[in-house]
Amino acid sequence: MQDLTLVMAQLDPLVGDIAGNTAAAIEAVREARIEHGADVVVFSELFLTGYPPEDLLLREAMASRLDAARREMAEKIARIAPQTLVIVGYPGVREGKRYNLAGALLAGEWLGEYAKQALPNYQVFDEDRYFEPGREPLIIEHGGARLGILICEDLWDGAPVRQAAEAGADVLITLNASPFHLDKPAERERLFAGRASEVGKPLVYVNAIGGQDELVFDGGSLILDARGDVAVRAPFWQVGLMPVRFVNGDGGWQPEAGEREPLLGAEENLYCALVTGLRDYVNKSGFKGVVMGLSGGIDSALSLAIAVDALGSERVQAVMMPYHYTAEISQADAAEQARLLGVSYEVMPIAPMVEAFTATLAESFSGLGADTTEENLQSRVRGVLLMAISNKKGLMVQTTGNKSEMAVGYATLYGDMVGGYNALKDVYKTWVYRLARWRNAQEPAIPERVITRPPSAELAPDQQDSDSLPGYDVLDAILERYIEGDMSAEAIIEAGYERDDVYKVVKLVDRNEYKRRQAPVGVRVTLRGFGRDRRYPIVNGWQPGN
Ligand SMILES: Nc1ncnc2c1ncn2[C@@H]1O[C@H](COP(=O)(O)OP(=O)(O)OC[C@H]2O[C@@H]([n+]3cccc(C(=O)O)c3)[C@H](O)[C@@H]2O)[C@@H](O)[C@H]1O
Ligand SMILES: Nc1ncnc2c1ncn2[C@@H]1O[C@H](COP(=O)(O)OP(=O)(O)OP(=O)(O)O)[C@@H](O)[C@H]1O
Ligand SMILES: NC(=O)CC[C@H](N)C(=O)O
Repeated sequence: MQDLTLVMAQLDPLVGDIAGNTAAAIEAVREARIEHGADVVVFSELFLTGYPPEDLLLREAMASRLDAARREMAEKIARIAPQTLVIVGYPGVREGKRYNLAGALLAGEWLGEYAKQALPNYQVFDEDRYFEPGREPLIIEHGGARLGILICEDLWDGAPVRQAAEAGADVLITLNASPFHLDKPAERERLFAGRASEVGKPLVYVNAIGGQDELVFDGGSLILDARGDVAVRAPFWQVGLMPVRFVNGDGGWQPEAGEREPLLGAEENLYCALVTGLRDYVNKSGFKGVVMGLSGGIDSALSLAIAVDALGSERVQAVMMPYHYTAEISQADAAEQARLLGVSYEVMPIAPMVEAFTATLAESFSGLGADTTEENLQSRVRGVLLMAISNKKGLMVQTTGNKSEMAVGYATLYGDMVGGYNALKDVYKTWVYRLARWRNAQEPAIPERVITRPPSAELAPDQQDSDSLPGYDVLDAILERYIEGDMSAEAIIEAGYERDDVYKVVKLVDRNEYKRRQAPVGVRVTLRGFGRDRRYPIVNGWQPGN
């Protein structure tokens, strides 16, 4: 009976670092051969450049760097694993056209290249901008098995899957860079089960891991049998090499059932996405750590827990910057959380700076009453202090504005929006509470009172967020329908929401596009994050309604 050991390389390439990714690929093949006796090693989509390489693809040096990388792989792998077939993703210009490729390498020879046929060009994907679609299937025979190679969207599209099966594939091998959003893991499995069972072939699905700007890849690589049942599910949010044995029996080539890591619950999955996104942004950008304002409120409290889980407490600095409106309990809770998580904690009162600004502006503002100008000054002073700490200590400023606030512009430009990365950017306020409770249930990280007290920006006496906006349950429900659901204001009203609330909220969303364009990037975790996923004009005369 024939058998074949296939290793799924679920790794975290660094976009643009072709030399580093190539070295990682060679090392993974060496380990896969020595530890697991790999006959085949499969990497994720565009592994040698990382995904998505965006306009790096247009750099002239891209082709020569990739040629050198492929030469190095061929030479070194021929020595360390001459019997192992390697399938790896990279871009390439062939006869004047650029393709998203998967190359098959054996014993120093590149046996063939598959060009991705279905190019995603929606949501966060832009592949039509860079690639031409391929037309042909590629079947590589190895160890008696005919392996049909496919790349990510090919699987979602379906036609290339049927084409590979018709071309005689025994096993479908897919290289993927499939970004996470909350419903994605279950959605993938439903779709892939249909594809495998439709053509009656087992399917290998290798996904990437790690954060890349606003995208985050969750791994969870899979092997499905010819009926579409999951035979192996790799861990989520962890790099690793996963071996699977295929056996050629009466029913053709089939995978042996192995480890099936559980699908994660929504809170855990989301929390892992935020931790991974922040950790990779900070580490891949070379920061020593992060600094952030800790207010005693829920957003900065959850952000601090995420930062500590991502980087370790020794790489996180929290700063409490009290002003006249900062409650005693805010200061006590901030200090308590810093102690609980073991982070460096400083208190920097901002009154002297706010007063200096106010005095300088006094003449210019004479006769004008107090308004948000004064509130924003507090927020901006805090931003200046955090950026000074960032400059001096090499720590990136982590911002904390959640999706509900970013949607309605409830944040100060050059104030609390100052910073490099925002883990909560795509997390609605109602989810901030859910995540805080979930995190505390694992191990206490946030003082209970921070979760139970009513939210306030503490920029004016006795201020509460609910003074100017509908409660967060209603606000988030409207936002979700408007942003993710693309519903009109009238349709949201028909769905049962107050006309005044709906119009207030959608007008704020439309009016604050300018703020979001200047906001730090953050992890995308919903079907429609602010960023490349939602592109609205800043200057526009569209009237909400239908
Ligand atoms: N279309 C446009 N394109 C470019 N720039 C535009 C613009 N419209 C206004 N601007 C500029 O933006 C300024 C207004 O923005 P900005 O200075 O930020 O100020 P603004 O949005 O007026 O005020 C900030 C709001 O956020 C709330 N806040 C602040 C801080 C924290 C929290 C919280 O709870 O987390 C809430 C605060 O209570 C207030 O309602 C204008 O003065 C103008 O300079
Ligand atoms: N007294 C403070 N000390 C330190 N940082 C502060 C303080 N007040 C506000 N900040 C920073 O500005 C961010 C926005 O704060 P603000 O309290 O205005 O709004 P929020 O959305 O309710 O946030 P939070 O729930 O963290 O308080 C905070 O998350 C924090 O990073
Ligand atoms: N890289 C890709 O082709 C990804 C597209 C695919 N639909 C996904 O999100 O998984």
